[in-house]
Amino acid sequence: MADYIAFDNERALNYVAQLNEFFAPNAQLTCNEFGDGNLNLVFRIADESGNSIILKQALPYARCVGESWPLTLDRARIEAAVLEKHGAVCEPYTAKVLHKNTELALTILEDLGHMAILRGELNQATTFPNLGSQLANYLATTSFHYSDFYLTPAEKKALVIEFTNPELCAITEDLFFDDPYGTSLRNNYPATLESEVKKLQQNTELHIKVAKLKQLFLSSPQSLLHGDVHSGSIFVDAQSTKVIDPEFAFFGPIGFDLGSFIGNFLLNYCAQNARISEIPKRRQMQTYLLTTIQQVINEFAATWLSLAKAHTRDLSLQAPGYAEYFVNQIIKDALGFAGTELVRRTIGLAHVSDIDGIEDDAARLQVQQQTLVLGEQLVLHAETAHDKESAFNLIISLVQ
Ligand SMILES: Nc1ncnc2c1ncn2[C@@H]1O[C@H](COP(=O)(O)OP(=O)(O)O)[C@@H](O)[C@H]1O
Ligand SMILES: CSC[C@H]1O[C@H](OP(=O)(O)O)[C@H](O)[C@@H]1O
Repeated sequence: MADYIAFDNERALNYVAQLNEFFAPNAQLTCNEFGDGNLNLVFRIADESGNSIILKQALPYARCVGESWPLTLDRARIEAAVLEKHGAVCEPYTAKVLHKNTELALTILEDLGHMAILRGELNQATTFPNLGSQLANYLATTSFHYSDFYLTPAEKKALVIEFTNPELCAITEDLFFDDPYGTSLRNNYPATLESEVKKLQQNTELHIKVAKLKQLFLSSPQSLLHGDVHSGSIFVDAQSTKVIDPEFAFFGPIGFDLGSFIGNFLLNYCAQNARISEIPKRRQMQTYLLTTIQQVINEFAATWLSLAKAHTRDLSLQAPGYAEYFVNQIIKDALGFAGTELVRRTIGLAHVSDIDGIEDDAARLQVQQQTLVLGEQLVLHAETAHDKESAFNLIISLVQ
């Protein structure tokens, strides 16, 4: 990328000003870089009356590690294009792209600063009654419209090429399926967790189940996934939900997105054991988390089936009962992927503040022990879940 340069506040501001598109010509603009994610720069550019936009720019390396971890700038192209593709079929719940520049690896987005990132809100035990339904709608609508049920084979194959994302997929392949089950230097957990980690790493049955999940991830281009649906990729407020940050997008197994979401809700469920000391309050929060998981599974299935009934274009896939079979497989896959999310967020490179934000070492360790076992058990038993009811029952039996 000959014309690429990483922005600072001044460059980001000047870039936006010269576009002459978002602010009045004489506006007094300010710019502040405030990204807190693992990979990119995020600037807010605002005028004196509070109008603002977000400029997100990829760095040629992973921000959280530094220049020693080079990373393709192409992720910015993929992120912006996926937001547009997902927005085209699910506009209300997808962050809006206002401008993109592939050479500079940047995207300008609507500023969602009036909303809040879900992870921080869950950590404060704030609940969102519309979230389950809206996220289920996002997951079902986007995954249906970019699947073989809806696209022609030629359209699908062209999109698979457009959204081939080898470098970012390799990160997921390493962090989800390899590192935690071996002795990667990237793994990160306290010495006090060593005996539990050793046990997990020596479980040969678990290795086979993880291998099956990795194979699914590698070789199942079912639909255009978001690729990283964790609670840091979702903005919420009392009314609405907006999904951001699909730079890990690719054509993969639909259960991966659903499973990432379930895994993050279960991480928060376990963390609440240390976060909320008052038992009735804790139960209330944990009930909300479980009810939302159940709602997402149920409404995902219902929306997918109704879309399949009304809009399946492929003749063979219209066979009575096939969509039901397909959705049950997605849910089964999702439970396995949820398990890998729990394990990798506990002992792998990238942690979550739900757990790391617990100040007391002993309380944090107890949560880590729980998330590790819960993740392991989900991976081991996911295949026993043959429909949405048995999937939810499995989750309940493992958290109690
Ligand atoms: N459209 C947006 N509106 C407001 N804030 C945003 C927006 N997109 C990102 N952010 C802020 O920037 C942070 C990092 O963004 P994210 O897309 O997750 O970056 P990364 O790709 O580095 O993980 C988010 O946690 C959020 O605080
Ligand atoms: C070195 S990337 C680690 C981790 O970070 C990503 O999340 P985000 O960019 O949203 O913070 C993704 O989950 C990766 O697995």
